[in-house]
Amino acid sequence: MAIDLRSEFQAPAVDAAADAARRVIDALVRSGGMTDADMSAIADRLNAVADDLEAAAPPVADRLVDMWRGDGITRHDPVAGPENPIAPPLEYSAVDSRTIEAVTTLGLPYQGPPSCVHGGVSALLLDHTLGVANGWAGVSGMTAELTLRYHRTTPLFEPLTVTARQVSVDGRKIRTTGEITAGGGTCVSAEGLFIAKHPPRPR
Ligand SMILES: CCCCCCCCCCCCCC(=O)SCCNC(=O)CCNC(=O)[C@H](O)C(C)(C)COP(=O)(O)OP(=O)(O)OC[C@H]1O[C@@H](n2cnc3c(N)ncnc32)[C@H](O)[C@@H]1OP(=O)(O)O
Repeated sequence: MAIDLRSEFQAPAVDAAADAARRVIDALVRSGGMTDADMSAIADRLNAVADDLEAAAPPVADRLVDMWRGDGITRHDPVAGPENPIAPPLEYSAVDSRTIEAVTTLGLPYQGPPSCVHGGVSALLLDHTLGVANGWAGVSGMTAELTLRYHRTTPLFEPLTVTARQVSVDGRKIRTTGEITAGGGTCVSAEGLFIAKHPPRPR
């Protein structure tokens, strides 16, 4: 049975706001200059929303402490964080005690080559997913090396499966592999060396 790896903390209204921001980003990229919408008026409305948010937001130092509460997966990160509109977000489940996976479909904001996922976005998804696999397996660390092989282009608008597995732990050296597949074929594979080290959490 798949084990859901989402954060123990939940904030549905915050997640709904982040989802709305993702819609805005997607619609802006889709519109570009090919729209009849009044983009100056839209910029004013979006800036008004940002004004409201900034007026009510806590100091960054307080928010940093809040971001790092809990021991599990984070809610703010740029890959799986439900409250971060930059994140697709990936929703991980455990495959076994050292392996995790998530299925996601990426749209125009993540485009690199025509109709394909940007290679740097694939690297971001894999770096983070390898890191979460390490956390799930019980020994985690900082990325020291990340080697990627781009086997074929990674399609937009199709379900992608992002998988990672901790392979070995040798002293402080953690080796982890992963891949992005689409339609059963490997698009990108990754090999990571992580070093068991943890920067102090903000307090
Ligand atoms: C349930 C789920 C929970 C999920 C939890 C949340 C997960 C979140 C996931 C987030 C995921 C996001 C992930 C991110 O975004 S992590 C952010 C990106 N990474 C970094 O910023 C890392 C920056 N670098 C460093 O901090 C240090 O250089 C590190 C920590 C890597 C090592 O500096 P440190 O001073 O500590 O180590 P050492 O010098 O004593 O060396 C120790 C050993 O390691 C070997 N070595 C070192 N570097 C390299 C290298 N580059 N290649 C090959 N080997 C290397 C070295 O030779 C030595 O080996 P040996 O001589 O002993 O044989």
